[in-house]
Amino acid sequence: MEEKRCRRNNDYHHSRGTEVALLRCSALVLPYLSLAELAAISSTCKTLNQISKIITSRRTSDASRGFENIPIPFINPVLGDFEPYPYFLYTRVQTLELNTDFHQSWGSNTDNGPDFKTRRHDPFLFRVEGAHGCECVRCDSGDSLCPCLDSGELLLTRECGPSCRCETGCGNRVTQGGVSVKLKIVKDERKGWGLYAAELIPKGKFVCEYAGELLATKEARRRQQMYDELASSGHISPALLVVKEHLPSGNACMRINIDATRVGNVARFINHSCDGGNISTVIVRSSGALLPRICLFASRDIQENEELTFSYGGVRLRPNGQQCFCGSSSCAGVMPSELNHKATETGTTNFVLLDLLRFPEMDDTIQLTPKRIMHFWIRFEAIFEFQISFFVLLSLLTMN
Ligand SMILES: C[S@@+](CC[C@H](N)C(=O)[O-])C[C@H]1O[C@@H](n2cnc3c(N)ncnc32)[C@H](O)[C@@H]1O
Repeated sequence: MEEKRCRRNNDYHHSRGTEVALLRCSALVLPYLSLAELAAISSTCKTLNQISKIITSRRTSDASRGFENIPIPFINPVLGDFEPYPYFLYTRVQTLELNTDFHQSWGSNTDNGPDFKTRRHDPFLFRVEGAHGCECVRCDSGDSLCPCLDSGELLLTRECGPSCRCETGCGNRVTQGGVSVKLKIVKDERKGWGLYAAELIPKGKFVCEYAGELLATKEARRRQQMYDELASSGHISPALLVVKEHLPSGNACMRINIDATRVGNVARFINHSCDGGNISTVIVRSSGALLPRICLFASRDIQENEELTFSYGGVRLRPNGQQCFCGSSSCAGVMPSELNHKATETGTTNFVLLDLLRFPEMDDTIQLTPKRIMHFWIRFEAIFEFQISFFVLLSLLTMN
């Protein structure tokens, strides 16, 4: 009798010990799983099911997994649709192409924990050695003559950067601190997930950067083609943003490809609106930073619970392209699309194309010295395919 009780006790302690060990291991491993993997593992036993539920609840409460200062929840009001959240890797800033083996913890109890401080929050991927910035201590005071202060031009702005004396709190670095307003990600039956205001956002307020993997044009085109194929079978919601800058002649001169499909921030959820939406896309350059960043500002007052949208581009070369559900009075019925580089192929809406900016101050006839060309070409070549002109290099030179 005594022996039996002892064995039962031993069995109990053994299984309890195994459960505790399983709990400890799974709490470390499960946050690295994708939504599908988590769903699969949660059906194997009660303990894993419970841990998966906790992880899912943490994930739905903050899409940014603690990267942003303000949590951004997922809300799915679509009846009969139980997708709690879409899976992607989070980056608050531009990043180079990430290896497909890269995994990121999401939903652990340390999302905001000790490693939070070591995460890359620096908005500047590359710095220009020896560049001169401002010497101001407070660049944003009314009478400041800070050379980095914005000229006020639409769609182009300048901020202080890594070569300036001022630091993070400077008033001329509004776009460098991540998401600055309360947001939520809400599912719509027809458009999928969308980004919504969770508070009133006044006109002109910075919302967030368009962060994701910075791609060379060749890779961007490869992915565009792949996304087109996957999207036609409804398997993917791509978020590849392409921004082209122009000279006054109308020639495209620089192209920035940011793919937020697999790795991105909340801007990847912004849907298209044919009326231009309520978000302006602005190219921000900073003193001492090599690359410009794409930042999103409120183009008018945005009410709480209103969806944030912008236009994916004006070109519609596929009359029977993907149907648009923006609901605006100027809705064209189909989403924007453009021709791929191979004239026979057509891109779909997966290719957000913003033909954004002109350089009004640039003269197409300005000459660069060979030394300057080399100076920039060496640094840029690996990242961008420059599309025509050396003149833009000069503009970057003078702006930084
Ligand atoms: C950058 S993602 C936006 C977020 C996306 N809705 C999601 O669920 O992840 C772009 C995709 O959203 C969808 N979309 C965006 N705007 C839309 C609109 N006005 N009408 C229909 N679908 C839209 C399209 O499937 C498009 O390829």
